[in-house]
Amino acid sequence: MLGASRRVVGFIPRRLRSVRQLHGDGDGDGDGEEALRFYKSRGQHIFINPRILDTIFRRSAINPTDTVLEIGPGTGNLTLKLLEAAHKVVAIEIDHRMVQVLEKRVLQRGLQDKLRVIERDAMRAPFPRFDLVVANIPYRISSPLVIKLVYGATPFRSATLLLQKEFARRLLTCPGDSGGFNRLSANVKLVADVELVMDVSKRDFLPSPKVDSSVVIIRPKPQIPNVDLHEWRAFTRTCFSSNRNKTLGALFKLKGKVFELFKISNGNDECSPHKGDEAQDERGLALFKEKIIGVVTSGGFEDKRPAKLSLQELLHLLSLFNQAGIYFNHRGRHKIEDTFDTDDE
Ligand SMILES: C[S@@+](CC[C@H](N)C(=O)[O-])C[C@H]1O[C@@H](n2cnc3c(N)ncnc32)[C@H](O)[C@@H]1O
Repeated sequence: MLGASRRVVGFIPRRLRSVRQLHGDGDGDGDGEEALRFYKSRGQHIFINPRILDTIFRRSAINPTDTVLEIGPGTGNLTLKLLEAAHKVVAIEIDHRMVQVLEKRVLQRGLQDKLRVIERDAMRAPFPRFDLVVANIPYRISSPLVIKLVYGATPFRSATLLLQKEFARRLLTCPGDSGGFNRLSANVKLVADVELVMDVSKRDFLPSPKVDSSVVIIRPKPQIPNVDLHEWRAFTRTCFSSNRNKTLGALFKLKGKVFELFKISNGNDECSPHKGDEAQDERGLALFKEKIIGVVTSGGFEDKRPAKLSLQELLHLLSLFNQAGIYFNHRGRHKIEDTFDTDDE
């Protein structure tokens, strides 16, 4: 529902005295101009460079039949452009004040029938069906959001995203690159291709963030390797944990890892080597550790580090583990795809 515009008072950045000034399009209140307080904690940096907005819009290649998903529309600078080209825009915005400004601007242009606003945390809201994502997202949720998109249930054509530059580099990096190939890089690369469109200066936002940004386009791959994706994500979590600089030989000898895989592979969360017959459990654990080391060495992975392995090598190692009856995901429980708000990807 479209709410009436309300004066919002608070801190006004020195360079930004009103929503009218922010948009430069006379969308202020008329009698009184609104002043919005922008919260860093919510990543509220409004994008103000029309030339780059045009590039984002053009490179998104929106068809008139498309439903576009926008995460964090803010005051609507990008939304207004999307609405003109798309069949429908679904905008997910957490901040009620932003929703009010957005809806008012959309109403002024008579585009309200094309807009659906979901006033929620994008990480908690189920996504509706969509064809494309185009968004300047809050950087704090970049990682879980990208994973929620590329591992989510909705097939889509592409996601054009404005991201923190360092984060964008991780999506573009290859194993062994200085860009820091990590779990996120591996997980995204498995299922999507990522293209760098352009770098964007921090001066193109109000208020300016501390970091520069980049625009990337993420395109889900038409074909992905034949692997259980829950198992894959659990496997990469183990490989790229805080011990990711260890060799795989050293990593898979860690007592905590062996015990965790022992429990998962035996399909029992509760099982502990210290319950029941202790001696038998300890023997079982020791044998299991030998099995793990056997897999790592037989594949020639002992001296390799996860961040240097290609996707094919990682997939090969996972298949060797699984063939040996060693699993990384609790099958049937704690399905990893249900938890997109992890901070380790
Ligand atoms: C970087 S601003 C982008 C604003 C606008 N799209 C633009 O380009 O000017 C991010 C927006 O995301 C909203 N936001 C922050 N966290 C969010 C979340 N978890 N879910 C949905 N929206 C969120 C903020 O309130 C803010 O409006």
